[in-house]
Amino acid sequence: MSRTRTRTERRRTVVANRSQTTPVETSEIRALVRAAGDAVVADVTQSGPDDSGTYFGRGTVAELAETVAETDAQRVVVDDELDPGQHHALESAMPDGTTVLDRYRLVLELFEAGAGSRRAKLQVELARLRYELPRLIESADEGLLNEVTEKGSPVYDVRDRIDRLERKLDELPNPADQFRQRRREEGFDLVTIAGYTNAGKSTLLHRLADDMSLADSEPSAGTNVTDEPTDATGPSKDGTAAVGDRLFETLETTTRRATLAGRPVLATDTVGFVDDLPHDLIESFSSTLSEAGAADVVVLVVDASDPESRFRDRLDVSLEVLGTQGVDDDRIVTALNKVDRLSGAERTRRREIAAERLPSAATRPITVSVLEGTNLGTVRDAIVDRLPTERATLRLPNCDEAMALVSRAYDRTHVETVDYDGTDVTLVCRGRPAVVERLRRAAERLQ
Ligand SMILES: Nc1nc2c(ncn2[C@@H]2O[C@H](COP(=O)(O)OP(=O)(O)OP(=O)(O)O)[C@@H](O)[C@H]2O)c(=O)[nH]1
Ligand SMILES: [Mg+2]
Repeated sequence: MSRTRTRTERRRTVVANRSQTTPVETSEIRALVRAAGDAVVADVTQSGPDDSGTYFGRGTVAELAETVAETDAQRVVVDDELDPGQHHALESAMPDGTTVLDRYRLVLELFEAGAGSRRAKLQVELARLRYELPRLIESADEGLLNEVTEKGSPVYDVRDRIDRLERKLDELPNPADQFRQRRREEGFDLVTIAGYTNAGKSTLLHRLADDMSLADSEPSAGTNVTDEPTDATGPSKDGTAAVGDRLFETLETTTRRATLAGRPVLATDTVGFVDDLPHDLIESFSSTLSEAGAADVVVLVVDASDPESRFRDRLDVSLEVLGTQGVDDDRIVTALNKVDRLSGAERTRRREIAAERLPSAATRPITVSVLEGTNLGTVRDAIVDRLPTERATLRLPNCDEAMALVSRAYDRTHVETVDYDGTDVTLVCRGRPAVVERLRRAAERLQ
């Protein structure tokens, strides 16, 4: 897969971007191209009006073709979504053999390379076909369009494959879902870590998790509930080990066990959001959003070292996207990360910007440096505060069955006190309401 390509084999790629404002930003698209295993050999940018036929103006198209020839590049990646006509016109204007990709197609390629499990592979194929279908219809001539209902026509075949993939995915049990369902019944709270790509989500998960990963304890848990994608042969996916910033390090959701205030928690890392991509693409592949919707608490990680306007936009978009999944602000712990890169004044400024969006004291964002371990205790406390909690006092006869129940309480809740007074045991614990209720009923049965 592309991530394992060695330096010498790297594809040479020119990135191209157009925007109304100057300077034209290419840092993110460069990072995406590098994540796909390519070397960025040049960038060509255009500010100002577009040409709808070729996306760029004529001068830029000529410059792009020249740059490709000079740098001996194999690919051009355009930082936007191209329509089929634009794609064709641009590719035709490039030296022979040059491939033109848009941002959407590049991300699909990244997902294809990262899909480890059978489920993920099917999901990414579905995402690609959904992307291709309208393009196929648009580029089809009339004769072809008349045949869309006929077996054997390209449009019919793609539709048919989409139908079949949707059905297959519906039927395919999701091991991660089943695993989580079981764990929830056993008293685990579910915490999802969400946010833009490169915000520091995986690094945070690593810091919050207990030493043992689920993969170590549950070998049969399924491909999604592991520390690494099953076919990970590339560089370490461990965010803490990464030297520079990388995008889309995490291409499958990963779940680990953590203990917060004595409560067992399952923390799930998710695929990052990225700007200018329909969220359904990422969703169809990674179920990032449904993970967030199903969680008790969502930790939203935002890169506070981004320039002010990007920071503000990303915070807004993240909260909005979570809102569409029914995750209200009071279920979210907002962590403003990478403050080690900021001066005191800049930190204050970021806090002020965030407070405009999240004014209530209960949802106040926390400035953190996951790398340096700053304020992680506050993040843990904030998560625990938001977990559904019930407190119970259980009185048990001092017998063997009662001891088994005490040990179950220790496993599944936070035990505040246990008092033995000869014939009785009194236990005070806090935990998930359903779990506490089950303990209470078990205690009653022992009376
Ligand atoms: N300076 C600084 N860098 C950090 C901090 N936290 C994470 N990073 C770096 O940011 C980069 C991205 O971190 P990840 O944890 O991989 O980010 P992610 O959100 O999981 O990214 P994706 O998986 O791509 O969505 C890595 O190089 C981390 O070392 C921090 O507190 N300060
Ligand atoms: Mg990650």
